[in-house]
Amino acid sequence: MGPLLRIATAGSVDDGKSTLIGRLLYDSKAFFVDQLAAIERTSRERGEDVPNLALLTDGLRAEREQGITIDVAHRYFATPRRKFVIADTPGHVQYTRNMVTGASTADVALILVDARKGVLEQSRRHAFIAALLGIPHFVVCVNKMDLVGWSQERYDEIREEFRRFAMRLDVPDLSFVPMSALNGDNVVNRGTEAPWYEGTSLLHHLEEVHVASDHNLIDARLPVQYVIRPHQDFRGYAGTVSGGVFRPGDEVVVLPSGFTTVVERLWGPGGEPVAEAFPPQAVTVELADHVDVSRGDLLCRPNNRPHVGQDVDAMVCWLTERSTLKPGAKYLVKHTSQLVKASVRTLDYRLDVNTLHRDETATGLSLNEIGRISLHTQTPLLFDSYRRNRGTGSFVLVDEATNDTVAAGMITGPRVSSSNVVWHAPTVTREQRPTRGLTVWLTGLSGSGKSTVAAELERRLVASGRPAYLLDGDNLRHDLNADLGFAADDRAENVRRTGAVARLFADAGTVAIVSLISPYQADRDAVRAAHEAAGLEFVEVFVDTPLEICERRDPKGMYARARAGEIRGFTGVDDPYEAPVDPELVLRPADGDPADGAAAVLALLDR
Ligand SMILES: Nc1ncnc2c1ncn2[C@@H]1O[C@H](COP(=O)(O)OS(=O)(=O)O)[C@@H](OP(=O)(O)O)[C@H]1O
Ligand SMILES: Nc1ncnc2c1ncn2[C@@H]1O[C@H](COP(=O)(O)OP(=O)(O)O)[C@@H](O)[C@H]1O
Repeated sequence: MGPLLRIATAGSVDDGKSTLIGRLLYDSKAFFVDQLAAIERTSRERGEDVPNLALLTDGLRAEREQGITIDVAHRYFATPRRKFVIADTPGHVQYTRNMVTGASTADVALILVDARKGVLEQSRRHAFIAALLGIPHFVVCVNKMDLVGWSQERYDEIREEFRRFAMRLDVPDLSFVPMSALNGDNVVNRGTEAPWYEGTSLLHHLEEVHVASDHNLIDARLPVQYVIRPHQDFRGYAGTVSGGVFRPGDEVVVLPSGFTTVVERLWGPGGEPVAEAFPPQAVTVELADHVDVSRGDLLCRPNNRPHVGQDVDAMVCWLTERSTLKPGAKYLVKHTSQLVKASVRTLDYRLDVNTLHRDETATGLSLNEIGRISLHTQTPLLFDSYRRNRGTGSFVLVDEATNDTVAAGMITGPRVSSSNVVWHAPTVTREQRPTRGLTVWLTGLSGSGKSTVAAELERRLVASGRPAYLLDGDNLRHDLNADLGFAADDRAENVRRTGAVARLFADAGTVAIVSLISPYQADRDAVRAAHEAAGLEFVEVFVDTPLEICERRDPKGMYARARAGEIRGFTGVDDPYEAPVDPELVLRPADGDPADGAAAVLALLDR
């Protein structure tokens, strides 16, 4: 049997969530027989011929944990192929916090959409939170298909709309299933109503989802929860592995002390010796040397350590109605096995999860609101970003006075800039410099000819005595942007940083020529706005070569690899490219010489 699959559901009551869960349990015959009999009786009494499966899941259990009510019901069921646990969280709008607490360890997010209503704010909100929580697999259940006559057109429309939204989130795996939870089509059994649908039923999909590789098996991390010392001769350190693999013989370093030693033996939860331990296993480690290790310390590899620091940036979701988050307030941070005093330094913005708009004027966060903060801790935290490690990247904030859990947090990284840093006005003004700079920004698909045109442009400018410098995306990804991948937010950061460097060049009097796919309009607009705010000119050039041509050229063989499934999320293949809405110049180098492209840009600059 495969590993246990943790499922989080999202969607409002009206979308049919209870019915869907009921149907999963009912058709897979995974619940108690007396429960079934009771439901059939009640349904008959109500004159319904289809058993009302919502009765199975109604009345969610309320759990009280440190002052907050979390309505999360855990339902276990199994098929011959796999065991499942569903964290059922009420979908009502104010229940964001339930989702945050119920879904933080989930492998799969089930997002319900009513086929008649389409992708509502609610679905977007849940998808956003599920992505923020790092849930790696999304299944969008397009429910109530029977009420739209199993229209393929409607299904495709919803799929397209959702896909467009999800592209801005970091969702590694996204699937869609058209269904009728009420009638049971495509939930457990494959229905016959939609011959155009070539996929499997939801349950079959859930049985097949591959989760073993979702855990971070690269960065070895063991936060020490307990020091076990039953007698003089044994000293063990117990905790839950939150990343990587530990084996006897491995060299490890103890943080924060920095002592290096070797794993002598590993013991499983039942006290049995084990040959290796990986997430999320509980393990006790015996070390070769008698180094000083205490609760809250962390074991990792000497050449792969977490961040150590007192200033972190994090996304937080506020979980209580009894108070609001305010910059300057003090809390306890519960992070791995540590409890540390901390204060909120800044609230950078509050996020509207429906529109993804960042409100930088926000002064606080109240119940269910999400925002980005910077946090200063009294002693250093040993942390990773949440994207890299859900264990060492998450924390909760506790109100010291009431002991209430007030927020759930996801670390985005070490604090980038600090409010203690002051801006120094330049002593040499732009007017005093011998040349005027600006930024020429070439955007387009891979292989469209950006670099070729950019290189020619640089050559011509320099030959004519004008300082110019080419900032090539590929090259920058070797150092400045070496830590970034190709998820939407990494691309955004890539564009932001490159834009910042271009601004410096332009400010210094050089023509900064940028060659970057930069697929999102919003990211390019942000760079333009930053230039305008600094009084610098920004020229957006769209290198508009059709995908077919780029793919035929395939200068680096990337398209072939993307088509073969070796590269995922490749722009133009399975990742979006948003063409510029209003660029200063459009080049169609497909039908010309690269030199013509450069000449066209030069002509524009001369104007
Ligand atoms: N998933 C995915 N999507 C797009 N491109 C990918 C990807 N993986 C690697 N590459 C190679 O990286 C080059 C694009 O990097 P950029 O920094 O310009 O991209 S972006 O602006 O951040 O989108 C691009 O090179 P160019 O062909 O020079 O554009 C690709 O060869
Ligand atoms: N008119 C043209 N302008 C630019 N490149 C062209 C043109 N015609 C053919 N090419 C070829 O297309 C390829 C574009 O690759 P490159 O400039 O690296 O693209 P990008 O930087 O956009 O990924 C090069 O091999 C280039 O020689």
